[in-house]
Amino acid sequence: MTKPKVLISDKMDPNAKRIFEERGCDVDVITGETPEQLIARIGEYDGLAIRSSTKVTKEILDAATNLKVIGRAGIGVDNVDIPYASGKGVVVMNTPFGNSITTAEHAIAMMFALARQIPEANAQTKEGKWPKNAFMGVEVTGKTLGLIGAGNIGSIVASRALGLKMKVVAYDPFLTPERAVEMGVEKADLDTLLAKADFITLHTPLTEQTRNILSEDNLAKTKKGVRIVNCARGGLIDENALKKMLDSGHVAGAALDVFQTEPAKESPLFECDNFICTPHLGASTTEAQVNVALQVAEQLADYLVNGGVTNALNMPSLSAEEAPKLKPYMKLAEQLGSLVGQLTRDSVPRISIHTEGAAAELNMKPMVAAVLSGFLRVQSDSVNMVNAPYLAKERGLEVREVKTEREGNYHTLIRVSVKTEAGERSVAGTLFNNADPRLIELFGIKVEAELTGHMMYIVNEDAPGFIGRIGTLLGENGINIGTFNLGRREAGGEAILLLSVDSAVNDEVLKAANELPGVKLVKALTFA
Ligand SMILES: NC(=O)C1=CN([C@@H]2O[C@H](COP(=O)(O)OP(=O)(O)OC[C@H]3O[C@@H](n4cnc5c(N)ncnc54)[C@H](O)[C@@H]3O)[C@@H](O)[C@H]2O)C=CC1
Ligand SMILES: O=C(O)C(=O)COP(=O)(O)O
Repeated sequence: MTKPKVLISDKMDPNAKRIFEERGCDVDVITGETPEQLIARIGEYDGLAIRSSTKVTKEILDAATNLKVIGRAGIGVDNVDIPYASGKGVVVMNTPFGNSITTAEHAIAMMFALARQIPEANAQTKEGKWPKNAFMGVEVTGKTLGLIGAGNIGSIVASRALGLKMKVVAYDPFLTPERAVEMGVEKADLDTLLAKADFITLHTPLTEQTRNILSEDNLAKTKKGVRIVNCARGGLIDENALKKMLDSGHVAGAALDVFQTEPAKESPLFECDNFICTPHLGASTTEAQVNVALQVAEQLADYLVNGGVTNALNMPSLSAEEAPKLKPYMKLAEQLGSLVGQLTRDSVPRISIHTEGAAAELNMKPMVAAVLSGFLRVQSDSVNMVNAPYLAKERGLEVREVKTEREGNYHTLIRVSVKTEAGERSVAGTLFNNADPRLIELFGIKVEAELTGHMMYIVNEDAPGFIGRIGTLLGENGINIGTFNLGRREAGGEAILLLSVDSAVNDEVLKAANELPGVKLVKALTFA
């Protein structure tokens, strides 16, 4: 097997390269390239490991013809076009906890730096001015911290602030009252927070809802003398409005680690005395960088080598332990989806996936994704397990999942049913020896078959002589039969024949088979 190739395109702790190599990947570390250089290079890689500098745009994804997975050594993924990556079938992963303590500590450091004007005092002292009377700070004890975003980082900031004897008011629409009590914070709406806070820190991702959350209007609602810290994302604050508020003195100080445009080599804010900044250093500690480098390399290598999925933002999780167990099930699920897809001509408004027995005890999401991928692949070659659920949604296909933990006739079973104009039709399969996928039922008829390579599906009247005739026809056309699988509703009724053949069956042979006496339908099928 050729080794998966990974590109590390942003500065990353060397542990990432080491782990990739130990896990059987070839790795290149090439940082600081222009988008054009990356576009020229990306086609040869299966995996891409990034931080925040690489912008994974549509153009880069279009050029990434082999790419299977992008791993963000960090949290924010606003530099990756995730919907487009999903459409292309590329998994996007991040490392959601590796740098959260470090970033929370940076926010607290920024808060103290603002409260005591440490950067400016430091600069003037070093200039030999000894400016003892020029700086008067404020205590944080007893002050109110307004937390916008109370997720991983926000809750660490809250716990540190409570330790500093501050009061914490949090605005986060997804924060439950129970969690607020557990965190020891007061849950509030944004206007209340803005009116109460002496310090405000931001800890939300950048989304359409959070963009400009500190807009000119909202900044005007803050308490006079407020100090603002942003270690989350640049687009959360209107920088021009902030500059006006700093100049007027309404905002007593602001500390930004992140900017609307990065790298921020110039900004009107740089002129303000009561403004301090760092160049997106929130995650830059040795500890955090080792954490995220190890995690991203382990996650990407797991996916590329074993199919394990951890911390993916566009695909259900699948642990490296689960992956080998689920692998034959996913193959079966994909084959059943593909069989139904190939045999259904009508439009399908609903597909149901039913697991029974041992299959029902497993993580169902990957099996559902595999069924959808097999089903939709008939419509487009570029469908895979990552983009299939999105495509299904886009096409208005309702997906139902049902589990029955008790065993039926088989110890394990997956059934895929589709709703069509002609009614509900279903196929079912099992695993032999927990490893080999087998079809066991096709549209109500019992038939045992391996779904593999090129196949022919024939519906005919159950009458003597038919098997001989089809065998002769294929033989005369040089088509070798691999396996022969028969099933029928009742003696003399409708019968089905599933043949595996060693080469593709052309239209001429299909037509001739269709014209044989008693034949109702002939279709060529292909399985991966
Ligand atoms: N400066 C730096 O170097 C770093 C910056 N970050 C940034 O910090 C952000 C937060 O990270 P985590 O706390 O780990 O993420 P998280 O996902 O654990 O928390 C985000 C919180 O924001 C809340 N939220 C979402 N929409 C909101 C809205 N409209 N209004 C208020 N709250 C809203 C969510 O409910 C969630 O609780 C990341 O998305 C990233 O952009 C993260 C690491 C380092
Ligand atoms: O993890 C995040 O969201 C960060 O913003 C850290 O960014 P970085 O990896 O330091 O470029």
